[in-house]
Parts: sequence; C-alpha cells; structure tokens
Amino acid sequence: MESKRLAAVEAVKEIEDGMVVGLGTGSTAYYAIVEIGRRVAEGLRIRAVATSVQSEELAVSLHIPIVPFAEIETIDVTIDGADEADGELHLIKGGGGALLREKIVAASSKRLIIIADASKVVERLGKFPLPVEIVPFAYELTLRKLAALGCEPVIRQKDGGAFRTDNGNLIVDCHFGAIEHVKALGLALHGIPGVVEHGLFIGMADKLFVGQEDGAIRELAPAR
Ligand SMILES: O=C(CO)[C@H](O)[C@H](O)COP(=O)(O)O
Repeated sequence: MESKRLAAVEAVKEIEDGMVVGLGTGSTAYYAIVEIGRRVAEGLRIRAVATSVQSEELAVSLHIPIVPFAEIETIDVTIDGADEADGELHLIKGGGGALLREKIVAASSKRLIIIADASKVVERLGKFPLPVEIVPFAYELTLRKLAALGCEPVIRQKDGGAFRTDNGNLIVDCHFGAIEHVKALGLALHGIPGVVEHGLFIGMADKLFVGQEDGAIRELAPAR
C-alpha cells in the first residue's frame, strides 16, 4: 500500500553510512528493507540485523549485509511497523508473530522508528488483539492465567495448525478491548510463567512516521 511505502521511505532517510540497522518485520517493514536495499546498491555502507527469518531472507536477497549479533555492540536505529500506536507512542506489535525478536532488537537500539499507515494510530490500545508469545508446554494452564487478566485468549492458527514463531513458540491473540493501564498489564503478563514476551512496546518508540492517504507524511514523537 502506498501510504506504508511513503512512511518507510521517509524513515530510511534517517540511516547514514556506518550505522548498524535493525530490520523490522511485516508488510510496512518490507518497504523499508526494499528501500534500504536500494540505497545499499547505491553505495550506502551499513551493517544490519533482522527481527525475523523472513526479513533476513529479504535483506540477503537485496545484498544488505546481515551480521551476527555477536559482532555488534549496539544498534543505531531500528525501523519497524506496528499494529497500533497511541498518542504516547506506546505500541501493540506482533501481528506478524515476530514480537519477541522485535522487542529484543528494539531494546538494544538507540532509536526505534515506527512506520505505519493512518489506520494504526489509535486513541487507546487494545482494539487489535494483543499478541503474546508463550511456550507450548502446558499452554492450557497459561491460557487460563491469560483469561484471568480479563481477555479472551485465542491461539493463533496457520495452515490448519497452531502458528509457530521463529522461536518454536505459540502466539496467543488476547482480545482485551480498550486497555486502560498498559504498564500494569505489561507487568501482569510478565508475571505469568509460560509467557515468553508480550506485544506491548511501552515507551520504546522514539518516532512514528505515518503515511497519509493524500501522500503526506505525519511525524509524531512521544511527549517524554
Ligand atoms: O509487529 C509486527 C510483526 O510481528 C509488525 O510490525 C506489525 O504486525 C505490523 O505489520 P504490518 O506492517 O504488516 O501491518
């Protein structure tokens, strides 16, 4: 979609020679990786790490140099998509099932730039079911604990079976409706054994580029 591509191209302008770049996952991040590939072909010199097997494969096909995590100290900037972003740039991520790797990479990034179309900007998070990555062991018990937090948990399916993440885990899509206290919910989710990570990215994003239908780009920053 054009508005996703516009936001992606704008974000990639922030990448400079010598940077270590985190590559996000999803249909919006796809455009960012393609644009990075275009700039690398033009001579941009960067090293990159990817948040999913899919994004890594795309990057390799575009000759973007992917380096092992052991070879980097820190990540200068990560460009990634989101499923929802509120006014403080708290996010829901994980619609593509890559939230764990995305959060690990975002947490080691000096800057996290989010790219999205206008449909992702919301007043309050939670209309999009919150993805939670859980281990398969005793998942029935973990589901009960998730439901006790006030959601309807649904195990994500794909091709007639349970969806598996790049880490071999399950994704539970938790239908909360409007989430009133994002920080408290994040803490409660981390308190459940069996939960590996959740898709609330609280206070992590530094900038949001929103591609508008009319071709304009809105830039939002959190009020911190
Ligand atoms: O968090 C993600 C993947 O885990 C994606 O960034 C999120 O789902 C947005 O995807 P898209 O750009 O395809 O709408």
